[in-house]
Amino acid sequence: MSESTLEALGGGAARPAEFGHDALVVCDSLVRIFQSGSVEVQALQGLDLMVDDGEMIAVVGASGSGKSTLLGVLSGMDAPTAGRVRVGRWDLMAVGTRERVAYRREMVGFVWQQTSRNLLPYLSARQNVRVPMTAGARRARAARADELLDLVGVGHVADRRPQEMSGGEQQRVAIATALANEPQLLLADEPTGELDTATAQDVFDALRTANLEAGTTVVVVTHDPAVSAQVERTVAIRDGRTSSEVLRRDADGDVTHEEYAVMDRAGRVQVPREYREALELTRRVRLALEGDHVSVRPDGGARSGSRREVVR
Ligand SMILES: Nc1ncnc2c1ncn2[C@@H]1O[C@H](COP(=O)(O)OP(=O)(O)OP(=O)(O)O)[C@@H](O)[C@H]1O
Repeated sequence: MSESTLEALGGGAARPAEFGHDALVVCDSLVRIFQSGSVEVQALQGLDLMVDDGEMIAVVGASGSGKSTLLGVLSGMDAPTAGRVRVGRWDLMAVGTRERVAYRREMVGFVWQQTSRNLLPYLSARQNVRVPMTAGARRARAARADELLDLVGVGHVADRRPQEMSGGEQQRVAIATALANEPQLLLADEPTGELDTATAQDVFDALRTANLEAGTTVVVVTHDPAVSAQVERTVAIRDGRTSSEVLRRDADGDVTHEEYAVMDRAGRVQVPREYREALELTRRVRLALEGDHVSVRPDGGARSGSRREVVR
């Protein structure tokens, strides 16, 4: 690496602020190991993630990549094995059982994929939304439940039980229920997984309404590639780590999607397999700082003239 380029860029002058100090959600080198019998499964392998207050992001990834494990940790239902996880003022590595219950009641709302898991079958929609409410007099709670049902577009099913609603209506009632205590963070694990495309869109719109009108930060895990087109940021998880992010930009009516590799705190970036194969990048590569980018070159050999830029 060229010393003069570093000097010209003023490298190393400023001390970086604490990782994610101004974010609502911070996962720092998060590890979750499951032990089943003699087999150890590393579901999260040093995952880094930051979500700003007011953001709505999608989390995508192949089956088994660790998406549900991440939501389990963020919901306070599961405890990580190592690393750091903070949501608002809550340090989820340090909270005791009682604080964890308070965190789940006050800070997060959760929507599951299985419609039947979200609602109590013997209660009406209005009663379901009221169940988790902790504040306010009886009448105020009923009024608030109706407001939330209206917000997500299902005011018309307030007196119906889940079996008298469509799958999409049940999921929207589930979102209203998850918002009952005005959580700052709403987590949804494949909330549209059991629905057809049109109904899925209604549910997605309800999540977006929660984000835009209630100001709730939303993290939604999905297999649906169309969702990426609807959120500003899609985070991809591979093998228990965040591997790439797609940012949606809307400039003068033109919507573009740009994919970025994610760099962890130690400066590690995963070079996509197709790049490694195209340039035969193997164990050792040459790095060089060149003005406004870093180049990665194969270690000598016939292809040393070729160059691939990975970080701008
Ligand atoms: N309670 C558990 N005990 C043992 N292994 C587990 C447990 N929960 C998850 N795993 C394993 O951890 C890995 C990540 O699972 P996880 O459910 O987080 O993936 P996922 O990305 O949500 O998958 P899917 O899209 O299929 O739901 C998998 O290998 C899974 O088998």
